[in-house]
Amino acid sequence: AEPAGSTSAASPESATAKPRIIILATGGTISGAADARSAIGYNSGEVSGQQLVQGVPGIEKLATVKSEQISNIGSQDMNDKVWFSLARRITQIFEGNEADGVVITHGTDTMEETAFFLHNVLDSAKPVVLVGSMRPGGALSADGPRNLYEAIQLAASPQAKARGVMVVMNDTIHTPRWVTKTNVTSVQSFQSLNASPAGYVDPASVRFLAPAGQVVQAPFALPKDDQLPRVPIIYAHSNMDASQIDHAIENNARGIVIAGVGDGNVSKPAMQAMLRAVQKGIVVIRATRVPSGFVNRNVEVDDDKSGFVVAYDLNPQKARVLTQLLIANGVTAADKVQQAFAATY
Ligand SMILES: NC(=O)C[C@H](N)C(=O)O
Repeated sequence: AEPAGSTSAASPESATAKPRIIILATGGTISGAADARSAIGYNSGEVSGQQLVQGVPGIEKLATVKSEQISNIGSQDMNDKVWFSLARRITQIFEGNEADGVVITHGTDTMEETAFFLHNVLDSAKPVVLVGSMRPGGALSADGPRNLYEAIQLAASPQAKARGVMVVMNDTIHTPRWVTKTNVTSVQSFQSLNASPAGYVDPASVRFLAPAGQVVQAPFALPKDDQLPRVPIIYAHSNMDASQIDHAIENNARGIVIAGVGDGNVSKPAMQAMLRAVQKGIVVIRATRVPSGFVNRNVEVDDDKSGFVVAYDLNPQKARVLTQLLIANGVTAADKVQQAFAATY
């Protein structure tokens, strides 16, 4: 394990070889361009990864950077196809020693889900850094150029080894399990809820708050058919009826994640529908719509008797990804699924 602490940015003048970084561009606001519909209107995914790099002076001093376009979409359109392309290409890059680190430019709306998926399927000591922006390129105080600079600096840093997948936004380094988007527009939107961030980065330094070597990587194989099972998220609310859960049962859901109220609770009719789902062999996860804290077993609900699983600290969108990977790898028994949710890697 390497110690936590500060180091300065890569200094290519003195180094024999600069770190090699490959950017895998997927789109998002960081690749957005203004649209005349309003003063803040824009469309995601209009600028290529190559153009992004060209727009940030000084990047060439940090690393030798190549860019590949995987997709060019707003991350509201992120999908399994792009996820599998990313996972396979990153594995190929590291197995073939094509680069020392990978940076993924990505929209912020679903960045935490992509980060969490990759964290669960990649297996390399080399860093993979996801980065995006809250404001598009042409905006006043655009945050993309600095975020991209810092992501490359982090991916090129020797300190980033054995830390797996990370997210960099607004000078802060986050791990996939804890990071979430907390604000619709603020540049300080991304936070590690229930935990401290992994560290900080600025154009002069990288500083981790804990030693490397604690990351457990790749507990899951990538499903061979490039498909993840259907696992909808159902959002609980007052006066909730059973219709959405019954609809999921009738439409071949393999798992259901409930974004419950409070401690993962639902109304009585919804609870009856959840029991019907368990009887049909569907994996039922109780998560919460509350942003922080964790759902515990057997509090207001008898999970042991009902065959439910609780998501603990995983928010509904990440609980969905974990449930999909478990089912795709043949793990559907409630006790085994619960064990996987209890792990905090
Ligand atoms: N800030 C952003 O990147 C938002 C955008 N809708 C996206 O996720 O692609």
